[in-house]
Amino acid sequence: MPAQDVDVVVVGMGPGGEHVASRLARAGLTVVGVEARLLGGECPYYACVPTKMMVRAAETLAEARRVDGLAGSAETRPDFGPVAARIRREATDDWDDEVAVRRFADAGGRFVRGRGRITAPGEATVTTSDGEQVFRARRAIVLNPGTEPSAPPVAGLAEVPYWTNRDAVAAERPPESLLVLGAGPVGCEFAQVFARFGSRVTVLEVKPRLVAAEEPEASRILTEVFRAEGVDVRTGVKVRRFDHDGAGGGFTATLESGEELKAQRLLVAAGRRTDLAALGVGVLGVDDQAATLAVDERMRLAPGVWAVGDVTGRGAFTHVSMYQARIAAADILGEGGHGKDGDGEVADYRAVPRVTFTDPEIGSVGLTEAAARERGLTVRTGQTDLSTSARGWIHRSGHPGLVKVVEDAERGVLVGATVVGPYGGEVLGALAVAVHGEVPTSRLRRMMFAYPTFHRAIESAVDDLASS
Ligand SMILES: Cc1cc2nc3c(=O)[nH]c(=O)nc-3n(C[C@H](O)[C@H](O)[C@H](O)COP(=O)(O)OP(=O)(O)OC[C@H]3O[C@@H](n4cnc5c(N)ncnc54)[C@H](O)[C@@H]3O)c2cc1C
Ligand SMILES: NC(=O)c1ccc[n+]([C@@H]2O[C@H](COP(=O)([O-])OP(=O)(O)OC[C@H]3O[C@@H](n4cnc5c(N)ncnc54)[C@H](O)[C@@H]3O)[C@@H](O)[C@H]2O)c1
Repeated sequence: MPAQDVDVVVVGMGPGGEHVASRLARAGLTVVGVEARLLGGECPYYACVPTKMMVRAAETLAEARRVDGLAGSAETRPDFGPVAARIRREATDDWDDEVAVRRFADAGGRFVRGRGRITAPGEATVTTSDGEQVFRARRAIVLNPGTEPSAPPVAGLAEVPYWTNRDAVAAERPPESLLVLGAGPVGCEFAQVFARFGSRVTVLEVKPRLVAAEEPEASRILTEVFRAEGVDVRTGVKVRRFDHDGAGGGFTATLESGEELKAQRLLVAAGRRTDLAALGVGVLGVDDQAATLAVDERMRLAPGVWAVGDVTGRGAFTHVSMYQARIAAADILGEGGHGKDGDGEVADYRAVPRVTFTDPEIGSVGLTEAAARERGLTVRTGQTDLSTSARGWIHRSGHPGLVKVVEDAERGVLVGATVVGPYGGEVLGALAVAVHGEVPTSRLRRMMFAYPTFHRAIESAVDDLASS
């Protein structure tokens, strides 16, 4: 089949790819959007949206269990049915992307379902169920392939029918018992959800703490909450091998210590992987054995090629992908903007916010204390216990938490902050503005914080800076 000339080819239609493709199509360019699975990517079908529906349901159970001692008594009879139905009907349309495909067509784009790769500079080849289509992109190729769940090299793991996030969001009922391998955000969110719906959950983490990328104080609080809710937290453990008894006996994890742990299901949440060689970036002279694509501040990878999203390694979050997509689209369109050199917006990662939607939520922005020290900054930190703040005390149950701020003491501005607690991700908003806007801490200290809100604890944390 002869090559087809178009303006833009977008390979991978995750949140960032969809955003760039739609924006460019609406601007009048001829855009082909290529997606191997579902248009919209991981976030709406297997990640953010369905997991947050699970989290929302699980937190209502937890709140109901807090009625005792505050408002009488309440009995809960957990039923996962409404959660599974909501994910199937409202979130994913039964894992059907027809609505998204129509939305893209309405924006003026052309959708091709298939697997794309770069086959020459300015050329992308798509393998579809009907064969191959070759596109020559006059203006741009944009890569947004996202990541796949990865499986660590543990003996036996490749042979057992473990779950990834994609299976877990499609669960019709909670497993009786669940082993979770990996305690990053994915493992922790699922562990708490299923435990609250009655699963006996064991978390196995090789690092010494849960959510190890976050402040150690956050890990400590989460560990205490998990254990109080009956989750068996095993940190600093190595699994020697996994076995599965096909006759219904379930999974066995044998630890290095020789201890055997059994469960009906195994969820592997041990990180993500990319496959740059399959994307064909080698023909551009880009290292295709690397884990991520090193793009510049306008998401440019090579002449005529941009990349956005998790594959760039700048934070595996939907909001990062969408932010990068906005910058890439403006760059492709040659739009001027408010960038530092007046030549279009450039990416700034100083204030990347992240929220792990456990209860308590762990919201953070910018650098942790350890990361700030690694950068050689003169660091001062301030902290306050949320449970002893006025609002935390009033809240009483479900109130463990803290606010921690990290200051570059030489410049007198916050470079990072963490909020653990009820609505921690929302309270974080104020601190994200402070880090993004480089608001002097002296000025934050003179600000008023409404009484008695959770965010008022920011004042105590900022005051505490002086004493460290
Ligand atoms: C369980 C879970 C929960 C999460 N929760 C949150 C959350 O609450 N908040 C948050 O901000 N982030 C969350 N994330 C992360 C979030 O899902 C990703 O950061 C987000 O999806 C952005 O990814 P992306 O734009 O890089 O592409 P993705 O969403 O990964 O999509 C990439 C798409 O490209 C397609 N593709 C890949 N290669 C090709 C190819 N060669 N040809 C054609 N198509 C291809 C894939 O099929 C995929 O659909 C979560 C992740 C997981 C796993
Ligand atoms: N709320 C959110 O925004 C949200 C939620 C989920 C995921 N995400 C994004 O998705 C990305 C992937 O999340 P994730 O939790 O899968 O990955 P992760 O890399 O954050 O965590 C994986 C964990 O698995 C552990 N691990 C790896 N091999 C192991 C082994 N053999 N035994 C025991 N533990 C092992 C690692 O030490 C690590 O703690 C994250 O970087 C995050 O940005 C975001």
